[in-house]
Amino acid sequence: MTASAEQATVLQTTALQATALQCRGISYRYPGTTRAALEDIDVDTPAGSITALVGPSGCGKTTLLKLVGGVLRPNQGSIRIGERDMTRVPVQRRQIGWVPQQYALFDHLDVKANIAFGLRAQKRPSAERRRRVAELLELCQIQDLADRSVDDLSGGQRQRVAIARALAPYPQVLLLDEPLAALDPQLRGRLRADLSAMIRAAGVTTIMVTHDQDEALAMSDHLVLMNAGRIEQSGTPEQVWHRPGTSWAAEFLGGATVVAVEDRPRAGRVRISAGVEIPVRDDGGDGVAVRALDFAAAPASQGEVPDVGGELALGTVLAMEFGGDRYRGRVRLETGLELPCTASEYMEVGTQVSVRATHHREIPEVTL
Ligand SMILES: Nc1ncnc2c1ncn2[C@@H]1O[C@H](COP(=O)(O)OP(=O)(O)OP(=O)(O)O)[C@@H](O)[C@H]1O
Repeated sequence: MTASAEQATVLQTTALQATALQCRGISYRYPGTTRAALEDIDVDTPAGSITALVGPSGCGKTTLLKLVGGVLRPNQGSIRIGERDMTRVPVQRRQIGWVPQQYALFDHLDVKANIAFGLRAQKRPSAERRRRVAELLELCQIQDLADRSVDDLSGGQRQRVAIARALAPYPQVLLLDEPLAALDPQLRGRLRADLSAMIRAAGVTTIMVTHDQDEALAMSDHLVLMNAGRIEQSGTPEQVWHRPGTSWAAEFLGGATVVAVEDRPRAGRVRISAGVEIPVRDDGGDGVAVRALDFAAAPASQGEVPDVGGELALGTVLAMEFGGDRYRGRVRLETGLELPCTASEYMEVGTQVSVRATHHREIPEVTL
């Protein structure tokens, strides 16, 4: 049986009644500070979905997690889990599963006892505890670690135990604070899919904080982009990526470059510089959010003659680095406009290049 088929089988026996989470008009200021850490936050997470909170350091992600978890109380606004208003309900009565950044496992207990910890606190009978621990060992694919001391585990194994421990007491909401940050980059990539499979099999509404945009895009159903204590934009990862609502959102998520529109020669096309016309969504705005894959640069000496008003423009390489499948860089066009680009070969800074729009997608428009 495959891992996901096994997890689906476990789900049939452990399925929780997933509940939605709703934050309305949440504001919070830390005592003794003058600026609010969060202002007027609305978040809706459908039952059983994964929501990722992303944004620059200090934007309020952890504060929001703590408010949902009940560690802090909002100055304004409400938090509902399912039908219940939880705004004033203390942390121990919220039925929240919390996985902190470093997992905080109990080193003096073995894996089984770590997983059973919350069930003991709930005073569940021992037969039920044993059954639930067995379910979680299976769900998280750690049956062979059951009797091991948590001291002996690898980072990836510790992470699975932490998830199992958080899920064991039937939480209504699972909160993950940088769930993969403690692991090395290769392991993170592999565990990402496993982690979302575990969460989805458990059917629990989940909010995770992450600095890793790839992780947020890959794992979440709903992405909340935060900026300076407010929500800049939210939606599915595809919506936020393909249709950034603001210049800031475009630049933060995936590092788009926002450039001004010079002219609109016809519907679905804008000119951003002499010789550079690009396909756009026509959704309004005086700027466009371009990414490296929207432009291809090649050495000008390869015989492509710039055709001003057509498809090519001349420029100079400002930066170039290897990005795996392609080189990625920046060029300055003769008009002075700087654009990100890809290239199929390495070119030194200062190389004269011709730049072509790749036309592979409709580029989103934003307000400058
Ligand atoms: N205990 C505290 N007392 C006072 N101010 C705090 C406290 N904790 C956080 N802050 C402030 O609240 C704001 C939001 O902090 P928070 O930790 O929620 O941000 P974050 O987005 O999680 O950042 P990071 O990504 O760096 O963890 C910041 O301006 C921070 O300095």
